[in-house]
Amino acid sequence: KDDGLVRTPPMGWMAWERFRCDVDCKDDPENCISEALFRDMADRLYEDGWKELGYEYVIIDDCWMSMERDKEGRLQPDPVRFPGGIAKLANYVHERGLKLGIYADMGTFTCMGFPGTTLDKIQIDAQTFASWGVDYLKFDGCSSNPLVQMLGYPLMSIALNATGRPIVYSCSWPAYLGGLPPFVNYNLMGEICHLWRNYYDIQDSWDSLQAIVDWFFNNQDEIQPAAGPGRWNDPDMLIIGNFGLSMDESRSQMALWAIMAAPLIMSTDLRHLDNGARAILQNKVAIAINQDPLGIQGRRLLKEKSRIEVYWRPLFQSASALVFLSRRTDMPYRYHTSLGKLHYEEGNYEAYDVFTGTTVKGLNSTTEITLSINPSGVVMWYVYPLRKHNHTTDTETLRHHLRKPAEFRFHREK
Ligand SMILES: OC[C@@H]1[C@H](O)[C@H](O)[C@@H](O)CN1C(=S)Nc1ccc(F)cc1
Repeated sequence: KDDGLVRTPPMGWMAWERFRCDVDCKDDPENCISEALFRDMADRLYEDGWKELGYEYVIIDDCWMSMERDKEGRLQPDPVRFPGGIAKLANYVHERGLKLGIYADMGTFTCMGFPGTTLDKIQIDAQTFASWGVDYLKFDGCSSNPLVQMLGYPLMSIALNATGRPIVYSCSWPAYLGGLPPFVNYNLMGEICHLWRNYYDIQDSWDSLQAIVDWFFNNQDEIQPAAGPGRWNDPDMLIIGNFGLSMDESRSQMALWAIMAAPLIMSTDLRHLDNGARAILQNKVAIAINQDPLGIQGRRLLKEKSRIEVYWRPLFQSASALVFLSRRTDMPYRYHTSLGKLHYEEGNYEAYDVFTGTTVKGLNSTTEITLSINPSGVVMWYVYPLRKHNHTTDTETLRHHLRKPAEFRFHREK
């Protein structure tokens, strides 16, 4: 959507993957879906340096609602778990310079059986959210069908515009249509939504993460061109800080979400986050790559027999992000490479290693480099040409070159 919102991928925190539909505030008050949980996370984003890094949206997911709409037919929060109401929670979040997201479902019920937004309720629900001061809507697609969705998702886009309040619109629509043309028209998606879920939900495991990554890059010819400022593919939440990923696997998710220009929406307990996970989520260079102003989504260039994969994203001012990902589960792998002809630029480069902070100097297209990559891990570089030029490479040129992947030379283990 070209209304000035999310010109770079949204960043923030969302309840679902970590906290699911835990509504038992009697026996599990710390973790149940309640106003206290979202206030706690707003406090953490504000006090622990997340806001300054760009993490600004606090997003409520399923299970926030009362089972009944009010007498005017409006959605209302569960009165026990959200006694102050959503408007008050939005105010709490806004006082900390953050933004509030909420969840609804285009259909009879939400995925967990709470009241859905049927076609006749789209207008009133958009108005309700705007009146509460909501800044972001995740619109799910359970308990409906392709016809209703084809009407409802555009109608909600129009209804949100009509409120006069800037509200980021996240659509689950493609994911319910299988995520690929001809059932999904990504040009249309970019007109209607600011971001969209393409594929299955992420679960707390390396297997789930790999399945999502493989789907996105196996289908990159259809998916990658759809992305740009104000229109983002959404491979789902960051699960870094939870129980399923090792530190190497966590670095891999952060690196790949940076290449994909994916929303950086955490779903973990910011009140109890280990330092390794925090360092990965707060890595300034990975965030800068993700938030690159060109908004060009990266691509997978190579899947090697050695089970090393190479990913590349062109960045502002002829820089590049390069990710070498190991799919191996056996042992660290020493990998020899050279930059080859990066994009279309000749000359000397430097590579900043995003997770170690070291710099590789004096690189040019023939310099031979040896990397040691851990199993399920990554080496991620921010590569920049030494010839400082102030002209910015126009996006179209870059998009053109993206289809012609850079030539890299790779050498097998000596
Ligand atoms: O209930 C909401 C939950 C989260 O919002 C996810 O991000 C959405 O993609 C949908 N969703 C869930 S669990 N959806 C769902 C997942 C599997 C299934 F068999 C039936 C519904």
